[in-house]
Amino acid sequence: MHRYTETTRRYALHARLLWRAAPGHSVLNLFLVLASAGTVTFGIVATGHLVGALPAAVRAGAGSPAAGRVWWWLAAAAAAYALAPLINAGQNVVAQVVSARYLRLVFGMVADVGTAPYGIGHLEDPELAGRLDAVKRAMRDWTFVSGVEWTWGLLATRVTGLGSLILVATWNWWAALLAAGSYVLLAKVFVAWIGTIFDDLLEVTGNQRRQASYVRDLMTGAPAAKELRLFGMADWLVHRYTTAWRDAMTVVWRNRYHNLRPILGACAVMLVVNAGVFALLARDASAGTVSLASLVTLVQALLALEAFGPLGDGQSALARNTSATTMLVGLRTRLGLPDVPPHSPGAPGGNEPEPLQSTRSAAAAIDLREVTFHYPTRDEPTVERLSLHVPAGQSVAIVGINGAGKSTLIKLLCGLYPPDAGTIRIDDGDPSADEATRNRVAVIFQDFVRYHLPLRDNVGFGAHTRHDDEAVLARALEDAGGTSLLDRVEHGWDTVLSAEYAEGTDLSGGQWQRVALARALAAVAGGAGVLVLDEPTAALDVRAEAALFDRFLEVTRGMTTLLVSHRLSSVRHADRIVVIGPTDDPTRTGTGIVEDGSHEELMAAGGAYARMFSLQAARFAAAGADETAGADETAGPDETAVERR
Ligand SMILES: Nc1ncnc2c1ncn2[C@@H]1O[C@H](COP(=O)(O)OP(=O)(O)OP(=O)(O)O)[C@@H](O)[C@H]1O
Repeated sequence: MHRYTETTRRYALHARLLWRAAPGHSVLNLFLVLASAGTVTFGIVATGHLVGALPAAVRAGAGSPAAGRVWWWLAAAAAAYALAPLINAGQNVVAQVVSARYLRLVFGMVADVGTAPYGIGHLEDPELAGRLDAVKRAMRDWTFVSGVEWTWGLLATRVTGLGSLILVATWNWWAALLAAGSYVLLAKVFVAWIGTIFDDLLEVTGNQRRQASYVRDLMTGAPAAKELRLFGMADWLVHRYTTAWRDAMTVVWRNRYHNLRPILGACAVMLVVNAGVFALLARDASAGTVSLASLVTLVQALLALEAFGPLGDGQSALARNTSATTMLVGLRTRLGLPDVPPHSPGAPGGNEPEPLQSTRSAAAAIDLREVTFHYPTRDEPTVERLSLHVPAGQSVAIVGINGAGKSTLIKLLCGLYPPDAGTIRIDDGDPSADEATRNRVAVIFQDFVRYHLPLRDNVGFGAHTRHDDEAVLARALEDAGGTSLLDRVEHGWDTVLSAEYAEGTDLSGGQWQRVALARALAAVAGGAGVLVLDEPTAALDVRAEAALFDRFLEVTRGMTTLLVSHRLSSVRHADRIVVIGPTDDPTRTGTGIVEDGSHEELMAAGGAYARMFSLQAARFAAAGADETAGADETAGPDETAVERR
């Protein structure tokens, strides 16, 4: 029963989406649907009258009033049958407009799920990510848009069926209701069955199918092509793909056959009822209570009641579409977004991008108090009761072993995750709750994005409102040590940084890092008061990284800066070095602050930092390099990083 009310709920949602996407065109199409249905029903009636008038016309001969009636009905039927395709054509044109706007609306709704919540925790929730991926895949399938276009055809068919129902009811109302009801029953059972299949495809198998697709993409894409050949992985991947796909589809196949019984039952009911109704009509016709004209009309009308039944591909496409939109709306409500956006796309107040506000660019203070955080997929906290105050204008290096939580700390600082306990403040603002505060922090992460967009955007994205100010961008690129890059790319700021585009170009790892650094520096002009580099310099050699960090500290003097690196020599010139990791406190499992001070202070203290710094310097010296560089880029990060005190 729930399944049948669910179908009604889905159609109601579909109607709301159409209305929100294109209200005017939807009304126009509804009008055309009614006109089309009226024309077809009139065609049936006119044909019936035409056949009914023929015997009298034959008897009375040409030129008689009876023959005149035949001509009249012939003209009426012809007009109806000629008009119907014209109306349908018009309706198809309008349907295209509605579909285009509908797609725009729904794609916007999907984008909201990804971007509207500022934090990124929801995108890392495997269950939610699996569903979102399933919705995106469903929307890319051609049936999604054809489901929208079919809406009007299906509606027209149903309304035409209504006309036929009225015609049959003029002969025998209960027979009409019985016949139509048997088709309705079949349609309901069919839609529920097909809806379950599509839900299974989306929900039950979302993650498994995602895995199968991932393996398929590995086999066919460029990124894994080298390893795939070198390690001879092809056969293994084919096997993995087929088993993952089969496992994913088993649920669907099982449900498909198990749920067939109600459909067979509904088919049997429909056949028996229709046989009975036709028998009744035959009895009335032979008894003379139904004229020849009425018989012709009623037979056509009874056959046309099929319009209330399952409507093939169109109905399947619509079921698939509504299954995906229902899941999408479920995701939106789960994230606290309105189920359907309050405005049509492009309408005033609709989802036009809001201009980002330029804010102060003075250095900001950072204050973390007793911050505890654990990832939803983990039981233990990653950061526990960590307190850190960074006064405005100070440069701080955050160092620690692999997995100590350095990046997590930075993500908390940007508000990408809200802490479980404690407070994080940038000046007085909470970055997880306040957009203006978030705009005060500019970060370049280890895995920064290489945008396949012009150089201008790659740098300018950091600068918010000053995105198009070439002087700002040029200054940022210069400060990042990337001025020569501008001379090397053929179309200057407009060069697309991807070889996949005509006249575009790719960059080396080091060049990309300078572009990313320039993006962070451009953010100062856009209002950032805290600059963070979370190891975006891994592709640079040790000297280049040290030089770049020194330069960064120089050009950002007076700004609040945080530097994260494994190479202790690279960050030695920061005002202050904070070592994070597991603490000696047995009541804590998460990361806390282990050491805190300037390079000189920590070296003098002779703790973990001093030991690891000396070790790195010694290794580097042993490798024959300049000792003053003081770090070993050849050692693994675990070896070179700061150990627990
Ligand atoms: N999205 C996530 N979901 C679950 N656990 C995570 C997630 N991101 C990081 N972790 C875990 O949290 C811990 C801290 O990770 P984090 O990336 O902050 O460390 P890090 O100090 O920056 O490491 P590295 O020096 O290797 O970059 C690690 O144990 C890591 O496996």
